[in-house]
Amino acid sequence: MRILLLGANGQVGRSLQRPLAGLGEVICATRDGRLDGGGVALAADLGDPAGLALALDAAAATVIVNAAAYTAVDRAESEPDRADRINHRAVGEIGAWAASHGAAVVHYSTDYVFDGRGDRPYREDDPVAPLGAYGRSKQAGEQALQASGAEQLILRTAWVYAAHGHNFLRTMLRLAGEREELRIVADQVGSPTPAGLIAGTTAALLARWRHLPAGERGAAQGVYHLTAAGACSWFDFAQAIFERAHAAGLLPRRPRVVPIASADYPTPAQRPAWSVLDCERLQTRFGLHLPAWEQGLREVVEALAAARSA
Ligand SMILES: NC(=O)C1=CN([C@@H]2O[C@H](COP(=O)(O)OP(=O)(O)OC[C@H]3O[C@@H](n4cnc5c(N)ncnc54)[C@H](OP(=O)(O)O)[C@@H]3O)[C@@H](O)[C@H]2O)C=CC1
Ligand SMILES: Cc1cn([C@H]2C[C@H](O)[C@@H](COP(=O)(O)OP(=O)(O)O[C@H]3O[C@@H](C)C(=O)[C@@H](O)[C@H]3O)O2)c(=O)[nH]c1=O
Ligand SMILES: [Mg+2]
Repeated sequence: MRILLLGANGQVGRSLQRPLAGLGEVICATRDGRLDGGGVALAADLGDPAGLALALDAAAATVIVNAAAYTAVDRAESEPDRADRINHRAVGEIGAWAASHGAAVVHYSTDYVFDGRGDRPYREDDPVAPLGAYGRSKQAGEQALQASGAEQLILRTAWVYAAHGHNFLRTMLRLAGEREELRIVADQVGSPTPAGLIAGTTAALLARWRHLPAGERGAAQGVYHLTAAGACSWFDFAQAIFERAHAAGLLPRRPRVVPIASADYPTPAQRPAWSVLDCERLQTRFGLHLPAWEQGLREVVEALAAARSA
């Protein structure tokens, strides 16, 4: 396979570089052609239709993995057109290119396509009803890719974090050094998912999917939920982060963590209250295992501690 990895500097993109390399030749692309940590990549700005088209032609990939996205949930409320351009229109263009060149697309979406008012984990075909501009743009991206006619896998994940990049875990560790007390919402529940788990699972899935006979491959395409198992609130997650990080020697002292209601932490975007995803389909169809979120947290904190002492 000749794989184009869009968004190679993001949390998921960076984590994908190594596992995808085990499947074929990987062409990394970033917005400006620079790879974090050094090195050059193909320049592919999803905000620029002409530039994106040139990059797709230049890479001539058989599989496109799109890990690029506009992920600033609150900022999307004040620039919905930009979020839509990157999370929706560009995805449609990637799909159209793939459809006309016989390539497949692996794309990521989010738990924020749901309104969070369900009473059981969301299944892939449950109705979507995003609460904000980010979720709407991601939902539109899913639809555009499905309508493009390209072979596709759409992996909906949630609450992504890693030892690198912008995420809740890194925000919490930073704030722990600055404040005695943190107030964290306890009425939003989801499944914190390490970027490394998403990346490893994506590579395993892609390998198995591509080996299916064409007819079965077509039948197996579509939307899959992919998160760590179990669920917690952001408050629970913060507490677990501080406990683990303290035990690993990353934090001299733990801040006090106070559970609050979303109403007491006003943000531009409304977030789903309960966005747990049912990941059975992915696991049974492809024989993949998704471990508990607590295990993922242990591994990411260990990686941070190892990097600190290196
Ligand atoms: N983060 C999360 O909690 C969740 C993420 N997801 C989805 O998972 C996928 C991966 O997300 P994640 O890795 O966490 O996101 P990140 O925000 O860590 O990475 C996104 C990457 O996309 C790049 N990007 C943004 N705009 C453009 C553009 N115009 N052209 C090219 N590249 C661009 C960013 O580059 P730059 O740094 O230059 O802006 C960044 O490297 C996305 O589809 C996201 O919607 C789903 C659920 C939860
Ligand atoms: C910093 C901070 C945040 N919070 C709250 C705000 C929010 O409800 C919650 C998490 O904050 P974040 O900004 O990390 O959350 P957010 O950026 O909304 O995270 C989402 O990102 C997108 C890309 C997704 O697709 C989702 O799955 C989800 O991961 O914690 C507090 O309650 N106290 C605090 O001190
Ligand atoms: Mg955020």
